[in-house]
Amino acid sequence: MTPSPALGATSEVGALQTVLLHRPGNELRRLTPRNNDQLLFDGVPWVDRAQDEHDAFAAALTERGVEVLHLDALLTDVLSFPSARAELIGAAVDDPRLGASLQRAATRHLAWLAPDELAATLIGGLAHDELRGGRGLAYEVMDRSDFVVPPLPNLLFTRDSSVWIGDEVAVTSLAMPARHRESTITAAVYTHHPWFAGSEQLYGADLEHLEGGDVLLLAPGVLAVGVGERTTPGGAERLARRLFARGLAHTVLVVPIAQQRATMHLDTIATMVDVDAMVMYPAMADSLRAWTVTAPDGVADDADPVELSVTGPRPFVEAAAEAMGIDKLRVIDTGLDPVTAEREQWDDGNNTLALAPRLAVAYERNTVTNAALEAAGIEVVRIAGSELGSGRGGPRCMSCPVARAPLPPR
Ligand SMILES: NC(=O)NCCC[C@H](N)C(=O)O
Repeated sequence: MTPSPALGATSEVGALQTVLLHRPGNELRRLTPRNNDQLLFDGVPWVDRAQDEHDAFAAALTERGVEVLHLDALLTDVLSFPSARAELIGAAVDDPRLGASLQRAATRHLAWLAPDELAATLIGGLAHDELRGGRGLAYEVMDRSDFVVPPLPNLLFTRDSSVWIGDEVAVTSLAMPARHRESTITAAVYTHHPWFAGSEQLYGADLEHLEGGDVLLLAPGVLAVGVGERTTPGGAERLARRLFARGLAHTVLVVPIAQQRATMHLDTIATMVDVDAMVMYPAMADSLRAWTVTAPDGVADDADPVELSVTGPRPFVEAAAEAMGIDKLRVIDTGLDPVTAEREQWDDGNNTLALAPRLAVAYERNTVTNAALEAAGIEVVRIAGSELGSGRGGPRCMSCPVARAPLPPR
């Protein structure tokens, strides 16, 4: 691993320098038709093919000069530190289903594992028949298909469990029970890994729900935060207060989105592809509204009783353009035919990862959206996602930018 560059990001489209990915592993092999809904997958992926697709995604990034960090490798590194081991083993067994005896047995089992085995188990889970040693009531009564430590198949979507804003990282608070433990892993990596030494944490897993897929860095100092199935208004407010207090933003647009699976995060509806352009689901482009939240002078921290200035709601594209200081936010539609648009939105056509202004990674299957992007002057790096997409996430969901170059002044 090379020495860390200046960490952080102030936009969605500044040249991507370093990104955090997670190559899917055995955690995907745990998915069955009985547990896939609870584990937030829409099917049972072919794991080898998903890994090939992910390798091609990572290669597309490295070929273009992006440094790829792998979350499981960073986790393995920190699991050689006793404090990180204790935190993560504690989080893995902190589950009211288990009871004291099984918690003790699981702790003992995990404590014996070498760092790489422990990392694999924390991510891949511990099945009923894999537990060594002691038992207890809960173990005996548990269904044989239940997990002592559930797997984390959604760790693939590194976007959601942390987000860099300016030079600080927000470890998020994930709403769905199947994903709660993911941010204990990102928190441990950012806290203990020497690569991130000195970086400040802006948010925490114990706070109001906030997921990285809902956070868009529209321009330096300007964020949009979707609130819906995952991020709560309280999470958006807490984040805004912290950003204002630390001088990391001057405006936060709070954007309500429908509380349904197809639109679980704001980045399933719209992502930035240029300094002034977004690809957006047309069925929502006109209805998306935003509350504009700004900082009165003197917000000191999130406990500060100072009222934030809140105006709106008004059309998102207008509010965004004003906050970004541009005449117009260009909107590229995911297809004018409503059925195609709905299909391509579902298949993460809007969920692009910008590598630089006018250069974005997208799933190849969304042919109409990709053609619209190219017609609008965006170069599209196409990747396969037939298996990866069964978790309902695209290139943006599968990546957490850790370092992006600042945009040149306009
Ligand atoms: N930002 C994103 O939209 N991430 C995709 C998350 C998919 C995952 N299966 C979930 O339901 O949370």
